[in-house]
Amino acid sequence: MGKRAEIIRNNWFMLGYVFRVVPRYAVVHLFMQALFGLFDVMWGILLIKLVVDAVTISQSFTPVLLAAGGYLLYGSLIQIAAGYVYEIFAPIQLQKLDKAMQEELFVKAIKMDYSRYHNPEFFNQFVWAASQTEGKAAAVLDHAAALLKNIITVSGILTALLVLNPLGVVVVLVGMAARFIITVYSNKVRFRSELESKPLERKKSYISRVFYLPDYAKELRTSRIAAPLMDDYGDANGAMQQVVRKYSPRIIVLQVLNNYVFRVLLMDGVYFAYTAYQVIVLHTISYGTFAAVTNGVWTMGWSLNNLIDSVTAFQKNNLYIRKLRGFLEEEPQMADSSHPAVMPESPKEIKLSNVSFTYENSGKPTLVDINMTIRPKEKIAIVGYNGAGKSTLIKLLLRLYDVTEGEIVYDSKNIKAYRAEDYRAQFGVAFQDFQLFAASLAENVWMDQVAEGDRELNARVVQALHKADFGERLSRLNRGLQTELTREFSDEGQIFSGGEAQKIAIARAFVRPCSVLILDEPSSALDPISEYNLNRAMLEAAGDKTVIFISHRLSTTRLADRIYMMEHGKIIESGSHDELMRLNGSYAHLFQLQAGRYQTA
Ligand SMILES: Nc1ncnc2c1ncn2[C@@H]1O[C@H](COP(=O)(O)OP(=O)(O)OP(=O)(O)O)[C@@H](O)[C@H]1O
Repeated sequence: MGKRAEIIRNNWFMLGYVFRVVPRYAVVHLFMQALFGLFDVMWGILLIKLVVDAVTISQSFTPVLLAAGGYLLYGSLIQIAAGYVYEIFAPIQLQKLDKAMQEELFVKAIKMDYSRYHNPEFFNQFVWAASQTEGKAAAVLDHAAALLKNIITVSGILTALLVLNPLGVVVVLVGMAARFIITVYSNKVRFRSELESKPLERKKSYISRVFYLPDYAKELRTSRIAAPLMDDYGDANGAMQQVVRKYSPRIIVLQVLNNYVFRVLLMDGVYFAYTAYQVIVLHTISYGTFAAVTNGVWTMGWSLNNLIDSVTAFQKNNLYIRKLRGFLEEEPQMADSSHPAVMPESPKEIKLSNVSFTYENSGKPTLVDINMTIRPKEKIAIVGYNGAGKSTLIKLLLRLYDVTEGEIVYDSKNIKAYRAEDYRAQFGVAFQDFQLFAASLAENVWMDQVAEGDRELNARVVQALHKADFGERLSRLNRGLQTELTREFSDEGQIFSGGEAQKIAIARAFVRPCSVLILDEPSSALDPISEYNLNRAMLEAAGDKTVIFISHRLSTTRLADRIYMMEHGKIIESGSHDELMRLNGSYAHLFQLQAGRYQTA
């Protein structure tokens, strides 16, 4: 598809979206701008001619009075209407538009394959565009409205000039064509300059973020990392100055040609002198026509600028809309089967047969030939060194990724046979890298809306928090379950310690009825004794659920029915704690190392 066709198609797509969501606003906005365009033509040319001719030729006051009255009436009505449309009607409609678009994108984002978020190209291209949509659809309508207004003004003035002073039209058309070509070329130059500055801007923006975001504040204060970062900032800044030096001379020349040579000199100067000559020496046009056409050409000067601006704006919109559509048109690879299997209600066997997995963009498999059978209600521990593949295994179990080879079977069916949503609902999960959200404590545990008056649900949340050893802390919170988390929206938002936050995340795993509990290093922020107590409490609380937990602290793994020891993406040992100790392999070695540390501590 040609570039121009793509620009039109993409802007049309966005305009269509606006018309679907806020049709009344779209029509009213276009109509208002058309009225403004007409206003410029009628009063910028016709009124002037009428008045000046009335004064200099007919010497009649009536046309002047009529023109002034008409001007006042049209002007006042259009301003009152604009006040209502743009101050009252538009803000509400624009909110509606934003909400519709964001909701569509939120739903799409959740359905998007999890793996896509770890593909940097996809993330930069599409996810970023989708997260920046605010106001973008409205902007396309604004540009369309501006285009309509300026087309009306320019074509109206051209028609008037053609009738009043056809020779002058030649001058104007030459000027317009030249200015149009120059603008298109200078846009290209600007685009190249932007393209070269973009990576530098990204680098600068990253470094600024590092200095202001709380996530980096500790390291910045306790290390000398600021020095190389500031150096990098300086380098990026220097490189941006080079870009400016490289492109500015060309841009200045083009601007002089555009604004001075073709606009001031040709369209304003030469044309002005020529029409003055027509009126004073040749007497071929009236004073009224002189005033009207010179003013018309002047009005056309800035209308043309606006017209070119709106064409440029459509080009810019296109870059953005292309990415947005890329995001919207992305189909999840993990599509649900059209005849999904029915999910069993009680815990069932999970079996991994010859499972291997390689991350996209990674040449090496992270998991190799994993075989595992987890019987209902078993308590399973997965242990191993950093990077062994434990969390990846959990992600496969949750079907955040699909296996590259082999299969995972739940209740004798490949997990792909179930609807992903139903399948994942079987699991209560506490992630290693959990997030707390800017919502109430209750909502952070239930992970959905919780009405303050819903006593049953609130009681369940309290029970889950108790199971996660958060009960005592809860009793010290003034607003209890209604406590707002994070300072994102409220200065009174509660900040919890790492361990406390982790307990809230653990409570999530307990709060819903589910068959399998997955706890990925659920207590890494806790001291070893609290961790042991918490794990014991958790295993007891888990009751008749299957439990799979990852832990680096081997004291807790004694409680498991079976332990899998992983290394470099493979299971190297499996069995109960006693069996593995008797085996005297890697697990036993690791266990003794840790036990020794606690004894000497
Ligand atoms: N999204 C990803 N893309 C590419 N490689 C990844 C991705 N996530 C993890 N890896 C790689 O996979 C390997 C296993 O990571 P994983 O997080 O599963 O290990 P782990 O055993 O849970 O480690 P830890 O104990 O440190 O949490 C690591 O080498 C890691 O770099």
